[in-house]
Amino acid sequence: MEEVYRHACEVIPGGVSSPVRAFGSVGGTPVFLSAARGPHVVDINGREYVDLVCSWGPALLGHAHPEVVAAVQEAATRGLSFGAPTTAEVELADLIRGRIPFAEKVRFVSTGTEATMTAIRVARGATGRDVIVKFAGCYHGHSDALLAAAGSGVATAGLPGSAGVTQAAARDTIVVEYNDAEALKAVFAERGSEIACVITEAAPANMGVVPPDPGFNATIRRLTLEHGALMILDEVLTGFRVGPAGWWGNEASLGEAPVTPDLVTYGKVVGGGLPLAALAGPSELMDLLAPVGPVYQAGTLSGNPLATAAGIATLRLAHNAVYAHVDRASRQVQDALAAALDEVGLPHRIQTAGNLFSCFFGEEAATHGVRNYDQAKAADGFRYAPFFHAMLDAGVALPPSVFEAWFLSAAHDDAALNRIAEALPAAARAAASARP
Ligand SMILES: Cc1ncc(COP(=O)(O)O)c(C=O)c1O
Ligand SMILES: NCC(=O)CCC(=O)O
Repeated sequence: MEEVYRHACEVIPGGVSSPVRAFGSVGGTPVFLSAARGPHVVDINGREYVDLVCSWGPALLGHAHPEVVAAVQEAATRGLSFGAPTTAEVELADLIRGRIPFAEKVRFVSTGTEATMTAIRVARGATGRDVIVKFAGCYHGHSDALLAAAGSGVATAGLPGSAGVTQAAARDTIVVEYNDAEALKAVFAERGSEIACVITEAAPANMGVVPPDPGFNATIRRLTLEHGALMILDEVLTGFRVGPAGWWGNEASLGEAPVTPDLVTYGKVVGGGLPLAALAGPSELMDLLAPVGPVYQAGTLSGNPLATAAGIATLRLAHNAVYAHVDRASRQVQDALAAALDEVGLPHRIQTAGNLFSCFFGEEAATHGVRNYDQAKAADGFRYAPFFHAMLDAGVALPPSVFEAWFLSAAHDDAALNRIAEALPAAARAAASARP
């Protein structure tokens, strides 16, 4: 593995196509994979791991679900890319609309980054305003406007933002502490007439999992409406993963009225493992997009036929029973994790957003929980590296960062869950004996 990695680093910066794949915060050599099936990934030496990354979300059904693979193979026999509209795009848009009633129109792009970037352009086009508001620790992809105080790999690397973002772009982005309704009110009181939109992760999972306080999304909705700004709900991670209608749908089942945003973004699960993402919303806003309206967005591979085939097959297979299984599997792993950490007396807090969860170590997190990015960074993150490597040694692949969520799938069966449970006690001991 070291040799392959060394060569990779000679020809690819850091040896990786995305920084979150590097083992920057956990140390060691990234594992190069050659295959993935069901709950497992297989490395280039043929070693199999139970996978809790699930391609960072898409693999809701497990890796390489036979029916999804068959749909992609069938589509491939008819051509890889047309650069022309297809009925499959219409079918996928209808499937999304069937789950998300306010998604009257859907525009397909290739990445979550493009979906949020375009949603912001629509918000600016709709309001004629420049300023956007995002929350510290939320990650919305890597477009310039959204890299300030971003979660995910930016958080893992401990960066405030990214070099190469112009001062003008940074100036137009206001960052507010997550779950801080008063701070958001203050920003609107001061600059409300300049604000085009507030973008928020429906339930943040890129600073570890930090769910919204009850009513926080509703506060965003109320303030944006009062000030003529748009609310963009980023469900790239949560959409079609935490429930059939994403976090938006789950809030209803949590006993809260779902907060309906102006625009919503999807990615990951909606493309079933191929590059596909979407933005959606009421026709009035979506028709601002070219060719109907003045807001430009395009893409050689937007709505690619292989990706739409994977998305259609995935959404058709993602029945309630799939979500019930993933929820159950997630709870089982959380319980085993808590038991292993309790056994070694390590204070911790497991936080959830539906079936997504992550674990914060330390007394402060255990006692008070983690409600924002500052608190996430203040937790005992140094315990994660030895924990991660103990799990990897035992054949369980976790995300290589304490700031990422753990992902289960419908393919995580008892055998896979047992392997995770068996690996946890040694990992908990490693975490307990870690020193900062
Ligand atoms: C909430 C959220 N939004 C946007 C993105 C960006 O998506 P992509 O990596 O497909 O560009 C991600 C993850 O990467 C995400 O978790
Ligand atoms: N939760 C963060 C991601 O999913 C990002 C994946 C990537 O950029 O490779």
